[in-house]
Amino acid sequence: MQDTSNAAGTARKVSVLGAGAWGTAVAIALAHRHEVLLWGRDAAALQQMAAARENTGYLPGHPFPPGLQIAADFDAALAHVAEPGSLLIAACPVAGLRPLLQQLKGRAIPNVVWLCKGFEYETGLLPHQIVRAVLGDAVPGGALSGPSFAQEVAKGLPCALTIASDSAELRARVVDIVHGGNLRVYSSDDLVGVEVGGAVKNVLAIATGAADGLGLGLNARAALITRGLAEITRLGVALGGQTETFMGLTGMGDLILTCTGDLSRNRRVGLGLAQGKPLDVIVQELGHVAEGVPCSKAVRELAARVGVDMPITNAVAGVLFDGDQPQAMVARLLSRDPRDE
Ligand SMILES: NC(=O)C1=CN([C@@H]2O[C@H](COP(=O)(O)OP(=O)(O)OC[C@H]3O[C@@H](n4cnc5c(N)ncnc54)[C@H](O)[C@@H]3O)[C@@H](O)[C@H]2O)C=CC1
Ligand SMILES: O=C(CO)COP(=O)(O)O
Repeated sequence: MQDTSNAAGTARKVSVLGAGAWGTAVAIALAHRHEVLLWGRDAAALQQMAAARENTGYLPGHPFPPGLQIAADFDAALAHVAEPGSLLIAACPVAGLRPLLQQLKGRAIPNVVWLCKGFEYETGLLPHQIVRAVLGDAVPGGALSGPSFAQEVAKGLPCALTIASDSAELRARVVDIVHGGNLRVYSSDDLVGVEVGGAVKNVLAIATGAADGLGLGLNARAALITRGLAEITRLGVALGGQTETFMGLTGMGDLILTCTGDLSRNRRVGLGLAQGKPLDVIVQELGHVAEGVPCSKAVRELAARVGVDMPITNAVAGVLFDGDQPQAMVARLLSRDPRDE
């Protein structure tokens, strides 16, 4: 039976903006302890969810607990979190973050915690930089990240996350509300490190899925994950992240999960590439976002600008965007000059 206590033991009001797999799973998990409203951009899908008490489109098989209600509209979702002590969660993909924040601009919101993992495709910005660009510094914000497949969280299985924020008050608020039951929440002030880990692991999961799909073996998988972590760390440190963050939940933890777990959409993109499927077919069959796809290109460009060597990311972007064959990606990586580890 699920433990329904939380850190403070007090039921709070939470609104989740974004009704894909992850927003729905987080809403379900929190609704065992809090009053949760879930809003999404697709009105017809919301109506269907309210009737079925389940998100059959993005997270089938996980009925809503009584504490989870569907927001009648966007204003209702914001009004729900008007009182102090509430929490507003943005659960859209990176591509939807800027438009969602623009809808929030000028509105009375207590805070904003985002769940997306990636760099913005057009600008190469991290989510916290997008938040600052749109909302400024007035609204306390943070990234909630870590190894967390939606289906497992919706089932109530144990999961550990990290809230990264410059604001100690916001970190404490998120721990107060989210930590409890089978969810553990750790805190960090390293927004850059946490966001870079969450973004680049998706690219590495595509590479690992492709290697596994090509039958390259477990040795190759371990090498990709380990050298991938080195790649993530190099970029993250160059952008101002702290080395130890990449050894934690949002770095190594999420990298291992996503590279090895078949629930990962990014890993499944790699498996599809190895089968010779075109990217558009893979994405259509997936029916969900695979953030590593746009992120590979954004990271390739950013890494080139800041002078960081990212061979695995470059190889993935080459396959996804330049028509390189996955086998050629492997050959190119293996033919690199030997170097010190
Ligand atoms: N599914 C998971 O297990 C986890 C996902 N995440 C991250 O959470 C974010 C959302 O992922 P999911 O909910 O799983 O994706 P999903 O593909 O299941 O759902 C995406 C949702 O966002 C909406 N959407 C799609 N493109 C959009 C756009 N351009 N603008 C606004 N809305 C858009 C869709 O209508 C849908 O409601 C991603 O950044 C993902 O990396 C993080 C941790 C776990
Ligand atoms: O971020 C995730 C798990 O932590 C989900 O990964 P995928 O988007 O690859 O499914």
